[in-house]
Amino acid sequence: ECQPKPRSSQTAFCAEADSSLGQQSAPHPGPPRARRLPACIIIGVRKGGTRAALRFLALHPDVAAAEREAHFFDRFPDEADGTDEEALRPELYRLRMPLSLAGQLTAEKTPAYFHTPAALRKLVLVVRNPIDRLVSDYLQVKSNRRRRGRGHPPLERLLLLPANGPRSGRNQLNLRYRPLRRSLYDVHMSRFLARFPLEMFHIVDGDKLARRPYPEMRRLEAALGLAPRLRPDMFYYNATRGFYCIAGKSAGRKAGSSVGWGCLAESKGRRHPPLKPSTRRLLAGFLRPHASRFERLVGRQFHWRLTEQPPFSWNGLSFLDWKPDTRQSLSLLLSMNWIMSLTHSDTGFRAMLASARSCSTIFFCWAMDDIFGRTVEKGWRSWSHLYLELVRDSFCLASSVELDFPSICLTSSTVVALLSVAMTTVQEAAIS
Ligand SMILES: Nc1ncnc2c1ncn2[C@@H]1O[C@H](COP(=O)(O)OS(=O)(=O)O)[C@@H](OP(=O)(O)O)[C@H]1O
Repeated sequence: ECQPKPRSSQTAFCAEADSSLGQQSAPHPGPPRARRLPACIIIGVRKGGTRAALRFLALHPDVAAAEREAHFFDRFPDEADGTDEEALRPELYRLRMPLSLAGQLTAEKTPAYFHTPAALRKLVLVVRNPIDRLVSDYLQVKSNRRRRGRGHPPLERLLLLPANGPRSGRNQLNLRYRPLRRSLYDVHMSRFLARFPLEMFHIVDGDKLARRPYPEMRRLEAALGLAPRLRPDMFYYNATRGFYCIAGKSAGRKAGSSVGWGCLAESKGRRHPPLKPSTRRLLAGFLRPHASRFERLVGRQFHWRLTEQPPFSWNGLSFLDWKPDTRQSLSLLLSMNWIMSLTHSDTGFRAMLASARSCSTIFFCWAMDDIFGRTVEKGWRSWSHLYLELVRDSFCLASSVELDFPSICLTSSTVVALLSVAMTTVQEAAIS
């Protein structure tokens, strides 16, 4: 996301996205446009789905959305060294906003606001499962560091500290770890509620936004008092990415919009590494009271599953494209919690299907002949019968699944990939 420039180049802030910083609109044939202060600000949470919420909101013809994060309320006080600070501040903020027509609602998103003391007017907060958010935050920091050529320790090394000395063999959470602190929604929310009435907030359920954006976006549209102009056909599910994206021409793209269609950048929707069950339990135990308190504060329940490793997470679907790196694929599969049982019996598959049934989110359709052909070709003849059995079972289960989400079709090559990894695991286990 947009990084502010150092002090000396303040006025060139985010200039790549906005090279025409000026008082009034650049000459153009349409009605006059100008930069306006935002009437809607998405304040967080970091990694909650704020970019998706803003991009989808920008589909509305009466919305002009800032492409880059303004970071006005969290970073500006440090940057300000002008003499007439009061006059300067709103003006600088305005200049970071996109050109808009009279009557259009200007919106921006800077998730850092939620975690930073700030004074704002219209507050939209996107929250998601706090454990998923934490992992996502870790991955973001890791990627930022990698871009700068720096390494980053594994998450658990940052998140855990030895309890009662290094030899105890037990761990406790590192409460100073910032991605963990940012998941304490109740702590941050209380600070906001001390200054703003709850009615000033609109809370978007980021997990629902990721799974089915339209209903969440309709609610946001209504909460902002906008005419109902967002439509379901503006969004389509991209199975490779595992997320909804913005439909192209069919959605009737907004005239003159700088908002692109298609999917969000690759940095959104990263694969999450699995957490050790003990770490997850520790986190869940710590975060549950905070999550409940947050729910009480805002008077709404989010049903976050904190203890369970998602059995087959929505995000998980994006990694089902086969990657030749077996080790990486294996660790991802382990996060699905079923492959271990697959190593000694067929119950893993059944368990996976059962959990898919209870989630009602996934539908499997597999090409059995292809599995058979490839497994034989790879010389694992002895296993192929077992897998054919399993797949036949899966078909029976899958056909009875009631769906209220779009169905996902795993391609046969994906399934072969999953099975190949499973077989490698079995063989390695047998050798050792
Ligand atoms: N449609 C769509 N496409 C891609 N990603 C989506 C979408 N809807 C929600 N999300 C989730 O958004 C998470 C990133 O959140 P933010 O945009 O708030 O991140 S940031 O704080 O601005 O960096 C991102 O987190 P990760 O999955 O951990 O990468 C996604 O889970």
